[in-house]
Formats: sequence, structure tokens, C-alpha cells
Amino acid sequence: MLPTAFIHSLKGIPGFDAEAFMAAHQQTQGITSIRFNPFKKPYLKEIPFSSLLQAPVPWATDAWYLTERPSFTLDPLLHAGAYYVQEASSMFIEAILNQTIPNPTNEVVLDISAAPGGKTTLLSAYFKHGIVVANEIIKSRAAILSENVMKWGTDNIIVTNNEPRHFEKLSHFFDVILLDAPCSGSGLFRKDKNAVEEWSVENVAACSLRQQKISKEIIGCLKPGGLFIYSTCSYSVEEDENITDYLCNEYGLESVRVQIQPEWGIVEVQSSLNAAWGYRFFPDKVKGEGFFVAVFKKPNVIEGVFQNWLEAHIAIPSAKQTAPIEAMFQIPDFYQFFLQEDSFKIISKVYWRTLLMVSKHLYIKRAGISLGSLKGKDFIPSHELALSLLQLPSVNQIELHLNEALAYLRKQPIELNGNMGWNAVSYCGLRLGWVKVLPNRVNNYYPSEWRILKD
Ligand SMILES: C[S@@+](CC[C@H](N)C(=O)[O-])C[C@H]1O[C@@H](n2cnc3c(N)ncnc32)[C@H](O)[C@@H]1O
Repeated sequence: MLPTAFIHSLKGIPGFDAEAFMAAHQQTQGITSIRFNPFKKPYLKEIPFSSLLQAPVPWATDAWYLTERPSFTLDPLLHAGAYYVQEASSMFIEAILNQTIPNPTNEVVLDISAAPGGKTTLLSAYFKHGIVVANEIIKSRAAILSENVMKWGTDNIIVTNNEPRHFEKLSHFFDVILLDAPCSGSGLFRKDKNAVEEWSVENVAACSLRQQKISKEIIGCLKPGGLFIYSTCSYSVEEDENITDYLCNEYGLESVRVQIQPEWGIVEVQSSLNAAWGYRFFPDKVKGEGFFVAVFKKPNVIEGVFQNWLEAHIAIPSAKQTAPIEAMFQIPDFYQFFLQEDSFKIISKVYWRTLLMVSKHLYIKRAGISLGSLKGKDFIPSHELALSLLQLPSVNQIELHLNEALAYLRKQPIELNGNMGWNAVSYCGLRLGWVKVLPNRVNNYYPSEWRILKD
């Protein structure tokens, strides 16, 4: 049962049809959609859920509605990062980017509220020659973000665990900022019954203030001429159109209109003060959950100078240290090696300076691809390396059957014939992780904290 005050608060919003809206909330069968990982799909020997793929999500690339929700946990390809289970409305960010930055080059992108990482993975794929700083304020959620980023496997994501105000020093640094704001969550009422119970007029007002505060703290990081995308999964005007007015009034952002197809069912709205464009997703009109998004351009004025970038708390290992690792994994020379804690990592040389600058001001949870660390004389490859997109021609790869893959993901002992030492294991052609073959046993190196607990 939806709160009366909530329904009352939506009356008068263009596209809101109380009866149809409430009927859509009675539907028990949820909508499930996935977006394939464009970098891993070419290696897949079998398309997951091929019999369940119902129809493509019209505003996204290689994203599909499924006829039912399978057990994703028990699909090894979820753990290999073959796809991301993402709510369809959220995928509209790709349609926005296609229209506003049709030829992405080497953009520096900030996803300020990024966990669990649905939009981060989308941004990482869209800006494949750029870099995405994916930030999450809550530590436990930053860990989930990090896990999902590792599974996605790209080398162009830096995960940070900071408050938005910590970004203030990165003046005019980003070409694109996505603020997928924390909100009252009414758009997810169909999926999350707790959100219904927690909804209140007071919380909507508190969320609106928080959205303004986050905007204020990060707006200076956007380059003149840069793109600002604001989204929520709330239907409340206070969190949607009113924030778009705030962004135009306070920071002079210019609203950008996006083309939509009538058959998509998305409702175009305008804010009351600045007539800023916004896009509303109502569940009775769209095959997806509730969502709001608006797009802005920062005026193109030239101001400010970049600070001196070149001091950072990241170490560069010596060539002597990296030579055996380079030889072990045949690392292409467009990568820069760096050491974070005791882990050897790489990032594209193009983004080395970006990383230095970010690391000067923010807590970096992960960046680039971790290759592993030295334990005595042994080099222990990181799990992240197995999940990355790096070709590892010198590594022996053992293809597992479904039962073996699930045993591996449960971190159970498995029997395999591999080469002595480190071997990657894969399922349907995608790497799942590492095993170490010893004379009398095989050690399973799947991370304990990620293991599947479900039978
Ligand atoms: C809507 S969710 C983000 C979903 C994510 N963008 C995705 O696509 O998977 C909003 C996020 O904002 C974070 N958050 C909460 N309070 C915040 C604050 N004060 N500043 C920034 N982010 C905050 C939440 O922890 C949550 O992860």
C-alpha cells in the first residue's frame, strides 16, 4: 500500500496518472534486465540466459529484459563479469551520452555516488578511452563497488571512498560528472518494500537538502563546457525539478534537451523556474522502475589555472622490481607501473597524471589493475588480474564445467590437471580466478569474502 501523502504529493506532475501508477505497483512480477559487458562478450563461448532474453532495452546497447529472474548467484558468468544486472530505466544514461558526447575520446569522468556500480560500469564502457573516478562515501558500499568494478574488468576506473566535499580541490578537473543522488527511493517501491515504510515528507525534504549540498560541493570540479548529469530514483519534485532549478539558478548550468522516442514511454518535463528539461520514468508507462534524469552543460568560460599536479603518495617501483612481473604476464608498455601499499598495479600512461592528481586529494580504494604482490620470492597474482581484460598469453587457462565452476566459486577443494604453479580457471571462456597447482593438491585462490554461500 503506497502512503497517501506520497500519492497526494505527486498530483499535478506531468505524466502522473494516480490510478495507473497504483495499478503498476500491484504487479507482483518484477522486471529483470541485464546489460552485457561489451569487452567480455566477444570471448563468451555461450550466451548466458539465451532462452530468457525477451527483448532489448530500447535505449541501451546489448541490454536485455529477461522473461524471468534466474538465480544470478548460481551463474558463474555473473562472477566473471559477463554482464551486470541493471534496472532498465537507469540504462538511459547511455542514450544521453550518445546524444551529448557522440564521439568520446579521453574524457575524465566523475561518478560521485557510485555504489553498487551499475552506472560506473556503463560509464567505463562508454568512455573506454577515458577514465572514470567512481566514488562512494560509505565504506561498506565502496567495497561492493570495488568488487563489481573488478568483475567488470576494465582498467579505466579509479575507485575512491570520500565525501563529496573532498573533491573541491579538484577544480575544473572533470569533463563529465554524474550525480546519481542518494534519494528517498520512491522509484524503487515495487522492488523494495522497506523504502515504502521509510518514506516521509520530512525525508524527501532532507534528501533535497542533501542533493543541493552534494551539488554545491562538486560543481567546481566540472570543467567549463563540461556535462553534468543529475539523476534520482525518486518521483518527488523536491528532489527532481527543484534540484534542476537549483543547479541553473546557483551555478548557471544550462539545461540540455534530450531526444526521446514516443514509444519508450518516457515523459519529458520542465522545471517551474528555469524550464530546465527533465525525463521522468513512470512504471505504468515505461518498462522499468521509477527514475528521473536531467542533463546540463557548464557555461564555457575560461577561469582558474590547474594546480601543480606532480606530488602524490603513490610509489613507482624500480625497473628491477617490475621486470620479472612484466615478463610473467607480458604487460604492454603503454602501462605505467605503480605500487599502492604492497600491491603492484598498472594504469594506462595516458591517465597517470590524472591518478596522481586524484591521489593527492582523495582516498583511493582501487585504481587501474592490480597485478599482485610479492610474498617472499613468490609473486601472488591478484584476483583482479584474473578478472581484468588483460590478455595473459603466458598463463595456462583451465576451462571448468558448471559444477566445477560452482565448486570453485564456493571455494571448495577442486581436482584439476594444470601446470605446476599458477593457473587461471575459466567458465564459458571467461576467467573466474586463480588456482595454484602443487604436487599433491590444488589450492583454490577464490577470495573468501566473495564465495557463493547459496546451495
Ligand atoms: C542511488 S545510489 C547510487 C547508485 C549507483 N549510481 C548505481 O548506479 O549503481 C546513491 C549512493 O549515494 C551514496 N550516498 C549516501 N549519502 C551520500 C552523500 N552524502 N554524498 C554522496 N553520496 C552519498 C549512497 O551510499 C549510495 O551508494
